[in-house]
Amino acid sequence: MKVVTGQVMQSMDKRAIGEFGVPGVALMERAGCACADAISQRFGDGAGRKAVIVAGKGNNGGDGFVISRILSQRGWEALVLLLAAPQAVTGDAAVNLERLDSGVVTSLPQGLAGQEELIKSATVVVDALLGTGINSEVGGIYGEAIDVVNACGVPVVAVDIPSGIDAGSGRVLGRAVRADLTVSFALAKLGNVLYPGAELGGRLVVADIGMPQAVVDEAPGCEFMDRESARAIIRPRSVIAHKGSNGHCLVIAGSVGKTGAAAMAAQSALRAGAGLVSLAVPAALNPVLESKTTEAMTIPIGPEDKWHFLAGALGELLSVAKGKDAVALGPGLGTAPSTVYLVHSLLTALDAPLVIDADGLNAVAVAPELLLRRRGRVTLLTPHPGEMARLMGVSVPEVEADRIGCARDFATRFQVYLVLKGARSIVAGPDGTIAINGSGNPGMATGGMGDVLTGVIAALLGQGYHPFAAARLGVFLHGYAADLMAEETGTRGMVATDVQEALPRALQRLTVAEGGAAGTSIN
Ligand SMILES: NC(=O)C1=CN([C@@H]2O[C@H](COP(=O)(O)OP(=O)(O)OC[C@H]3O[C@@H](n4cnc5c(N)ncnc54)[C@H](O)[C@@H]3O)[C@@H](O)[C@H]2O)[C@H](O)CC1
Ligand SMILES: [K+]
Repeated sequence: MKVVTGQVMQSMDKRAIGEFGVPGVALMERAGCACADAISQRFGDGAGRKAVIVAGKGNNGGDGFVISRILSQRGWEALVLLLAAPQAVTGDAAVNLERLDSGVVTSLPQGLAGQEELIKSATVVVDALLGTGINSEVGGIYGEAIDVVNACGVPVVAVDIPSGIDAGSGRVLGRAVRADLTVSFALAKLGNVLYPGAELGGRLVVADIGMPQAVVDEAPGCEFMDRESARAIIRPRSVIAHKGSNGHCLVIAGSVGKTGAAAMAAQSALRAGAGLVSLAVPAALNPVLESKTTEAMTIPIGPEDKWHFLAGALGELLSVAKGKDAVALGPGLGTAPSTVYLVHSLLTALDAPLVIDADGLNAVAVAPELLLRRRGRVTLLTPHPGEMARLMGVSVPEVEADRIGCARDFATRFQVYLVLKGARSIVAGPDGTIAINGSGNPGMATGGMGDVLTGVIAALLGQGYHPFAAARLGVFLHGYAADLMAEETGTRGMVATDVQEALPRALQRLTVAEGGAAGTSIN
């Protein structure tokens, strides 16, 4: 699903009206109608139902006027509380205001004070205060109105986006409405899918309002990864596939106390469909990983009494990396200085597509400019906000304040693919293309989840997926496996190996006609 900023949506409106001759009132009519339909579907129609529509003076309010008219036709009492003088309403919104019976509209330029009881008596409150036109922090009568709506205890339906949410980022601009349902128009806005806006919007419906297809297709936006987008990426496997055709991944991982990270990355690569996985570990840890893993082949590296990688392991690792289809570097490596040095050497020397996570990223953060020495070879980083902050030399709140901007900035500056983890993981490509992941749940906020993701992405790279596809499909699959687990067991107590073991089921649910007819292309 494509998502756009509020500004892009506003220019889409202009294009539809100016270039394609779609009247603005027609767009507004369909927008209001889509909201009314969603309300009717949820609450039914007919006498005894009361909608209170809290409307601003812009086109978001205009949609509210249409909703009032349509619900009235369906037997509702549909009252509009307009936070402005009627003369302040202009354009298409004014056309629709004039079409309402005067008894339905109460003009309240001083604010909602005194209307609390009326609002509490409603079946549904419609939030048509502010949409994509919001341009500053919300205060004054709009801020007070938002507080009244949030305190009313009645189901709230937001028109386009909850009032107070920045459509370009999902940020709360001072105060924002908390809705049960949001009906967004033509395309979802970033603010509908990014937190905290996504949570404040409740269930999201995106309604077709007759925006010309060319306008939709040509609008600059980013991909929101849902099941459909994942299915579009995933490729069928050939019935004559063999382990050699499904990619051989090398996982370079582990230090004392962190063998689990190495095991999970390796096992998750297998669960995501890697044909073969070799797991290179410091030699002293080999007996542990020999018994911890079954299908992965372990390779002891360095002196037998060493529990972490030394700088001198470079030659051995380069020779085991030869011919591998993807390399995962980082899970549980530790931060010993000689290991950090080794990561730096590997960065410039490894040819295979490389996924770097965890302590691998901490080593990169010491000298990120080394990434530029990979010169065209594929590099994919999977930082969480703390690692992203270290990579960029900024604070975690700075990363959280602009997750898309940070991911895009680093990916383009260092010519890497990057997954910035967290609720709604951001995927950025070296050309600045962005995707937002829609799967996952709070059960994933537990140790080891990153190791699983690293294994998944390495497996997809090893199977020959384009790095941007591997990153998008990888984050979606990882979150989707966790969602399937959550359906069964809830989110509390979920652990990373649960997600690892749910990966095949997630893949199976996303795969259409797996193992199709003979002759399908080999991955
Ligand atoms: N294709 C579509 O998506 C369609 C969307 N429609 C609806 O139109 C709104 C956008 O309308 P617009 O008039 O541009 O802006 P708003 O109604 O969101 O509000 C603008 C109005 O409010 C003032 N304002 C801005 N910020 C604040 C603030 N912080 N506090 C108080 N007032 C503020 C501003 O000065 C303006 O006067 C979109 O969301 C849809 O709901 C159309 O129906 C057509 C199709
Ligand atoms: K709104």
